[in-house]
Order: sequence, then structure tokens, then C-alpha cells
Amino acid sequence: MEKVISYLKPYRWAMTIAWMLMLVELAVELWHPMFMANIIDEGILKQDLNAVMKWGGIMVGMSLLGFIAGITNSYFSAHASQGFGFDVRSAVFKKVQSFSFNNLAQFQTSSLITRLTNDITQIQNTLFMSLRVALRTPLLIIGGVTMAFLVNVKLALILVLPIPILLLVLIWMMKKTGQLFRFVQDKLDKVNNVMQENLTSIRLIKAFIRKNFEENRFGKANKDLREQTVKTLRLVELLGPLLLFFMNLAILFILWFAAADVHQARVNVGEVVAIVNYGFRITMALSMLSWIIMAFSRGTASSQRITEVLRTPIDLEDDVSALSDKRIQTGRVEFQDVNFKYPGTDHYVLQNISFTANAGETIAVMGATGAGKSTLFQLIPRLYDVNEGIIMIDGQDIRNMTLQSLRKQIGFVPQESILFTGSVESNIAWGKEGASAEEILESTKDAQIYKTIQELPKGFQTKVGQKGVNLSGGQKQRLSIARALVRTPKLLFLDDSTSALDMKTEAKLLDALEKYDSTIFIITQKITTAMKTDQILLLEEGNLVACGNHETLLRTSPLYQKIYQSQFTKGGLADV
Ligand SMILES: Nc1ncnc2c1ncn2[C@@H]1O[C@H](COP(=O)(O)OP(=O)(O)OP(=O)(O)O)[C@@H](O)[C@H]1O
Repeated sequence: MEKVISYLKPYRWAMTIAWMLMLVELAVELWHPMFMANIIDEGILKQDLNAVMKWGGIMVGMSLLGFIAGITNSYFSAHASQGFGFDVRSAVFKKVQSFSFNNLAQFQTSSLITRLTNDITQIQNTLFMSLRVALRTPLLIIGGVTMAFLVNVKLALILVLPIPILLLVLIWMMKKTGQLFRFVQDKLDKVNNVMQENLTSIRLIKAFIRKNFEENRFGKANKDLREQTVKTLRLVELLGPLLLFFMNLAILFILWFAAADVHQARVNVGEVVAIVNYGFRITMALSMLSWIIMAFSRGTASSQRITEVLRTPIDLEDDVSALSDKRIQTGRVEFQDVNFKYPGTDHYVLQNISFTANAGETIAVMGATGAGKSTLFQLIPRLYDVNEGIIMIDGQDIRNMTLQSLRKQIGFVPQESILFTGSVESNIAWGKEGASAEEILESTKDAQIYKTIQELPKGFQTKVGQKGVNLSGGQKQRLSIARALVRTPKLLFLDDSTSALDMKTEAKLLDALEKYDSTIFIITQKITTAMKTDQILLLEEGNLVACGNHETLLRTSPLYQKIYQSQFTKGGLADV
């Protein structure tokens, strides 16, 4: 909570001005019944038009002052709350960007989106409300009570009788609804989660005709959200009528007692009008307080959820001694007795992995599904840190480089091609800040996608991703490869990224990669690809069971022989 509050600091002046102006508004509001009493007692009852004009004029002047103070208050409140929301949103986004995969696993993606959007909007609104009306309301109650006592002590006593009980109810309510609103936000996460999964898998859903199933899934999450929200709001809504009942009862008693006092001239009509007026204002302030309490409870729940993100310790950071401008010279990669298990699990998915990839070599990584190939890839750019053992580049532990300098020199093509909304050109340029048109052109030629791009309706400017043209799996793969090549990486990782390419295109791609002077790792299932590489790492259930070139493995590794035989038939290639 304090973490979120600390983002208010740059707006302390705007907030102070807003609160001052709110006090002006409050003062005007509190003096109103007094002026009214004077108009009645000095003007109307004594039939003195001058007094009516005098107090009426003061009343109008004060109203104008209140109006100006209100508008200016809104200006500063909006400035502070929008600025605060902007800063918190930026901070949460920045924090999420620095999250390791382990950190990310602690939050669902949909929950992070809700926290970044809805939760921040909630706290933004709460701040606006607190600057605009929240403080004014309790002060209005205190001021109203004080003024009522100044006007007439006996009648004021009747008026304040129910207030302590009502305040106790309000405090209890604030605690209770805080918890309930936390549940509401959690349910909102679930709705967003179903929405997100649905929209990203819409093709699959249509192909499997799972529309009804998905509608039911969404319907359930939506219903849960509705029920939780209604349950919470019902509690808050109970408060309004309860307040009105007690306060109206008090006003009724005031009128009852005042009737006799006015008759016996112990009290002026103006005083009674003023007290009743204060009574109404206090009642209104109390019922407004119930809404403010709701907004605060919701804001508190949201602010706790945001604090959780901001307070999450990043578990994969640079060592203090890490070098930020370390250049990879040769690109020699060495694994020494590497063991790795995913955070939060007990099972080692890589065990005692040792091998050396010499500078400029192309290494094929093979193995059955789940053998640990992608995991091995993720350890080199330090998406995860090893549990035991060392990974070295150019003979130095990779932890001696900052994450930024290490990753900047790596080209990574994931298993699943990801394109961003934008043009073909912007998708490739994404790989390198400030990539020149020439570099982009070159990388597309090497990735064997240049011709395809030329045939697109607007060439490099053709929109892809959502609302853009749909590219085939192989085209997307090659665009992803071009994006990695544009940064002329010292190390290049292709995670099954040539699976959708035909043999001819793949051969051309591998030839083109030679000029990059990079050490290249390719995860592949195809023997035809592995045959062309300098070294093959064969993984089985997290163990490196064979390592060497095609000829060596064909002679020494029974598993490799089995894979080879499964892909080659008597007549030639089977499924390549
Ligand atoms: N984020 C994760 N958390 C926990 N376990 C994981 C995670 N990612 C992968 N695993 C487990 O690690 C093991 C190796 O997975 P990995 O993705 O490296 O296999 P792979 O050889 O690349 O498989 P495939 O060819 O199917 O992509 C698997 O048993 C998998 O269940």
C-alpha cells in the first residue's frame, strides 16, 4: 500500500491546492444555512427588504466563490489523479518487463492485465474522489454538527444522537467490503482470463466446434463476477436507506420539539430551518460517505493487488560485478556439468550436461518431445539460471555479463512465431533498434523471405498480425528468422524454426547463415538438417546421451541410429 502511495509524491502540491479549494467549497456550504436563517429572521419575519438583499447578496457572492473553487479543485484533482495513474501504470509495466519467467509464473497474464488497467483505474478514481469530495464529506459532517450546536444546542443534540452508531456501522462496512472487493477483482481476473484464452485460440475453438463449451465457460466466469459484485454492492446499498431512516427520524424529533419551543418563542423559526437544513446536509453527507467508503474499499483492494506486483522481488538480476559492455568475441559456448530444474519443481529436466560448441559451429539439438531441448536453449540467454554447473561464453561464466549485453548479442527464434501488429518492415526492425533499410533487406534475403515479401500487396509496408494479411506458418517462421538476423547475432538459436521449411529452402537458409560468423544452435527433428551441422547434441529425458557429428553418431549412438532408420526408408527419405 505504501508503495503505491509513494507515487503521490510528485503531486503533493496539486493535491494540497485541491484540498485547500475543497475547504473553501466546504466553508461556503456550511455558511449557507446561516445566511438562510438571517434572511428569514432579520429579513422575512421583520419584513426588512434591505436585510434580505444584504444576506441574499452575500449568499450569491459566496456561492460564486464556491463555484470557482469547485472548478479549480476539479482541475487540480484531475491533474493529480491522472498523473498518478500514469506513473503507477508505467511503473507496473516496467516492473513486469523486468520479471523473470519465474516471477511471471506467479501471476496469470490476465491478472496482470487487470491490474495494469482496471485496478489502476480504480485507484485513480479513488484519488480523484478523495481530492474532490472524500475529505469534504466527513468535514461536512463535523462542520454541520458544530454549526448546528452554534445555532441551538438542544436541537443539535437530537440531531447528533444517531451519528456515532452510524459511524460505527460505516467503519465495520469499510473493513468488510474491502475483503469483498478483493474477491470481485479476482473474479474479474477470471473473466479476463477466459476472454484472453478464447481470443488467442479462436481458430482452434472454431475448428473443434467448441463454441458452446467456451460460451458456458465464459458464462460461468461472468456469472461468478456478477454474483460476487452484487453480493458486495448489496451490503453497501443497505447503508444508504439505514442512514436516511435514522437521520430522518432525528429530523422528525427536532421538528416535534421545536414546534413547542417556537410556539413559546424560546427559539426562532430561522434557527429551526437552519438546524433542519444542517440535518439534511449531514444526512446527504453520510449517504455520500457510504459511496466513498465503497470506492475506498475497492481502491484499497486494487492498491494491494498493484503493490503485490511492485513488491515482487526479481529473482534473476545482474551480478554487481557483471560487465555491461562485454562483447562476445568468438562465440564459443561451453556447458560444464549443468543441472537445471524449473523454479517451484523438484524434477531436474537437465542433468550433468557438458559439451562445447566451438566458435562459428552449427549445432543441432535433437531428442524426443520433452527431452529438454528448449530448456537448454533458454539457459544460454539466461531466461533461467542454472541450478548447478556453469555455462560459459568465450571461456567466461555468462553471469559475468549483464543480461542486457548478453541478450543483445543473441538472436532467438522461438518455436512459435510471434508477429506484432504493424508492417512487415516494423516486425523485422523490432529485432534491432535503429535497423537500417539495408540491414532489413539483407536479413530478409538471408532468411529466404525476400521474394515472398515482394509479392505481398504492399511489399515491406504490408500490415501483418491482427487486422493484417495472414502469412503461412513457414512465412511467419522466416520473418521471425529475419528479425533475429537483423541484429547480426554472435549466437543464433533456432527453436524448431525450420520445421515448416521445405528441404531446398532450408538448405539455402543454412548456406546464407554461414556468412554471419555466428555460433548457431538448431533444434530439429530432421536428420537431413542434422547431417549438415558440425555437431549434434542428442538429448534423452534431460541427459545428453550422444554428442558428435552425423557420421560419429551413426556409428556410436543406438538412439541416433533408431531416429535415422525411422526417417529413412529403403527407397530414400520417409517423412522429411
Ligand atoms: N515452465 C516450465 N515449468 C515447469 N516445467 C517445465 C516448464 N517448461 C517445460 N517444462 C518441463 O521440462 C521438460 C523439458 O521441456 P522442454 O520444453 O525443454 O522439452 P523439448 O525437448 O523442447 O520438447 P518439445 O520438442 O516438445 O518442444 C518437460 O518435461 C516439460 O514438462
